[in-house]
Amino acid sequence: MDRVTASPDTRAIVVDDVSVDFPPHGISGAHRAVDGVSFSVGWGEVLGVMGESGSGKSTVARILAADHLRRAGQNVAPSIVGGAVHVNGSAVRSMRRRSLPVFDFDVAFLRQNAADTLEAERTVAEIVAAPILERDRRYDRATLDVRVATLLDELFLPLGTMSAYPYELSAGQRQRVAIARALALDPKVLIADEPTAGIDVSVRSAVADLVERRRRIGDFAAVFVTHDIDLLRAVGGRVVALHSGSVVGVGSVDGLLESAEHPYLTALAHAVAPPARHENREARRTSP
Ligand SMILES: Nc1ncnc2c1ncn2[C@@H]1O[C@H](COP(=O)(O)OP(=O)(O)OP(=O)(O)O)[C@@H](O)[C@H]1O
Repeated sequence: MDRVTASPDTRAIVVDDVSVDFPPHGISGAHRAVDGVSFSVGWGEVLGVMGESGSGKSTVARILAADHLRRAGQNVAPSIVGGAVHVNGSAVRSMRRRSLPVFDFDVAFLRQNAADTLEAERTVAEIVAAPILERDRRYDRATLDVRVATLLDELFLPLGTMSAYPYELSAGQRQRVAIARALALDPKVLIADEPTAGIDVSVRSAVADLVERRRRIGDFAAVFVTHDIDLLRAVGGRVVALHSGSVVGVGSVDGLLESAEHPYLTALAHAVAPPARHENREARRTSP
């Protein structure tokens, strides 16, 4: 199991013995979604988080992005009831809502189903540029256009997409627009919940490649919550496996599948193709 050895300041993310509850609501009682989870992510590292449905992956992602502090309509917010979470040097458990704008400047959150949350009345260019203009209304328009075009290009979206509205795009294209929006401010930390949902196999490698580019430049770290074993293989690095809110394994994705450390991993190993047969090589070969 991954032990937290470094101080919070020297790692991009430190999660130390964290437990998270959903408070009682309606006829449901309080529910422990994350139970004593520890892991850390170094600068220059991309960590995968996998686990079956309901294992606590999205809750971990929400906590890392300080999403529990945001107003979310009727949605019940999770609460950190034990342990400590540091992201980019911020102590998330004791953070106040008023600190979110500063926190969000460096920490981007691609939430689950982000493709469905694109503003319907805005063009793709307006959607991707929005986080930049929210920071600086007077941002130079020509520079902004180049920035948006570059991001879309990185995600294999044609330039013509800039003037399109979300409803004119496929689900996979909308997801790529959501990824571009998450990267618009050049975040130091990216928390991505199911980033490749709906994305075609042929462009999955684009997501791995853009993360790899940022990783190599340094001062960047990411957490990918995903069911997508091929994405985890393409990204490389360590993966944390969750089951019922607890960590049941840490290692490379194929190391974990081979380890059979937990019945969940054994079942998964039987369900997925071995690395030699996965299509990622194909995708990499066809990517520009
Ligand atoms: N708003 C909520 N209110 C109460 N319980 C919740 C809420 N959201 C999630 N849970 C519960 O917390 C646990 C962890 O859920 P979570 O969404 O983090 O799992 P997950 O691994 O991301 O699942 P999936 O892969 O289906 O997205 C589950 O038992 C879930 O039912």
